[in-house]
Amino acid sequence: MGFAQGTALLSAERLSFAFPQGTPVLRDVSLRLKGGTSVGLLGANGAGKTTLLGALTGTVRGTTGGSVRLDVGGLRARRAIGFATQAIALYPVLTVEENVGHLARLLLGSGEAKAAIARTLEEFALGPIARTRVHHLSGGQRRLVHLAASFVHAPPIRLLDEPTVALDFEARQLVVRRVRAWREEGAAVLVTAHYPEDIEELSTELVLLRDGKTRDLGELGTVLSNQVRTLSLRGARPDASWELTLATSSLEEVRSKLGEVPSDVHLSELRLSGNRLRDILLRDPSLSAFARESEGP
Ligand SMILES: Nc1ncnc2c1ncn2[C@@H]1O[C@H](COP(=O)(O)OP(=O)(O)OP(=O)(O)O)[C@@H](O)[C@H]1O
Repeated sequence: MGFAQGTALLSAERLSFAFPQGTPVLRDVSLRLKGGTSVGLLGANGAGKTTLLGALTGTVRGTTGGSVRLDVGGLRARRAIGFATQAIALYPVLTVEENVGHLARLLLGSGEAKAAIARTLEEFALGPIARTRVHHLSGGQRRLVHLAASFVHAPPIRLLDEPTVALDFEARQLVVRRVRAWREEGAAVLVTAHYPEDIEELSTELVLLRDGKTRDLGELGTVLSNQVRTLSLRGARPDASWELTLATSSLEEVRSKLGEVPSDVHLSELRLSGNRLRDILLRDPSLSAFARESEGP
């Protein structure tokens, strides 16, 4: 892609935004999208994630403050940024190939378009439906075509607003693989999603949007390693279940934590009292609990 990994391709400084006659949605947003990384944007419903993507691309109308800077070797914004909006934008009466081709010709010109169309159809596994009109496709297929068309010009900056909506497992995995490949090619990615599992699979760094401000939470791995593991013991009796939280999964800690369970619920006594131990489950840390805490009131 020609940009050094880790270089900020897009930098927003103290970005603010208010809809006409509306209350401010963004107050003080600072954000860096670096080549080779993928930022997962977390935030509750209505926090302003879609508005932020609109403000970064200049596609929402309202009052904007602060600055958005691109560092993409002089590429114009429409070549440099691909934005897969939350709302699907396709021509229903045109085929998949015609939709992808239309954008390719607009953004690249007819010289480069042919190769870009072929590459995009292949990357998104759209060959079998290339000649199908969009109005004959399922919701998930339309989402995939929308994503493919949005990035047909191979832009170095890629914004994805809820890209996994309506996708089945296979299509979702395809999107996860594509985002990883883009990162490896040096693109800077920003993605919003409602499910922490999606953010976990699609991002390398996390940013939280709350009260109109962004908070850089750092690398996904670091955020996760700071989360606790949970050890659940479930007995056959409904009143015989316990949850312990662990900072690590080391056996030593499990042993010492088990010592904290009151003696009347020790494993040996469970068996003695005829209460079979149904399962012992060690859950790895996940973003779910963290997201619930971060997005809470
Ligand atoms: N066109 C508009 N005019 C006025 N207010 C709007 C408009 N679009 C969105 N808003 C308001 O701006 C706020 C942020 O909305 P936005 O859609 O950016 O949130 P979001 O974080 O993307 O939410 P979700 O997770 O539900 O998609 C909300 O309070 C919403 O009601």
